[in-house]
Amino acid sequence: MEDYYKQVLSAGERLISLIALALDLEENFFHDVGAFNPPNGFLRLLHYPGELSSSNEEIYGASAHSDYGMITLLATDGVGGLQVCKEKLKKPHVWEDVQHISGAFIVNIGDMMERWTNCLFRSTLHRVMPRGQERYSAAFFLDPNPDCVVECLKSCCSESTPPRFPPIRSGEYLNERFKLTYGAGN
Ligand SMILES: O=C(O)CCC(=O)C(=O)O
Ligand SMILES: [Fe+2]
Repeated sequence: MEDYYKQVLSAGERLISLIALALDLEENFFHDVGAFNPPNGFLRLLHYPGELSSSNEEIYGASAHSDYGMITLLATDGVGGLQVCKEKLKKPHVWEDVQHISGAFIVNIGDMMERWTNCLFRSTLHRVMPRGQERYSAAFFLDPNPDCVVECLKSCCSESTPPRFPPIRSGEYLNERFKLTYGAGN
């Protein structure tokens, strides 16, 4: 597991460098603003039981949400159930199954990347629907270091598109989100 953590962290950091280049920034931009100083990765191992509830209610394996950080690298055992909504502002939500590609990660954009890019990169709204089959997944959340300030990138705002979010320290943002989700700070 320790090895997996190191490798997925390294893949995540490389992906973030590519995202920086795609945003017309220096390859090391996110390193230079302290996002990885030191890195703040969290690996969550998930098991969804196979039994379906006998009630008629729609029961979720994971209800609709977006992840909080920069990006999430998700590995699954290939059992379906993960769905994404590509236009989260449009209601009702339209959900699409995510196809499993053997040996590939599923990468979700997180909410702090959305804040950094002023919504140019939208965080991925996703959920897991039960399929009556046992399912395992490993989600690696790559969050900015708690001291890193997440503020609108210069390349993502202009006079006509001003910053939509004020600057915030990553740790403060994460605490707010955890409080809202679990009712307590960490
Ligand atoms: O198990 C999955 O495929 C997704 C898990 C997830 O979205 C999460 O833990 O945030
Ligand atoms: Fe998630």
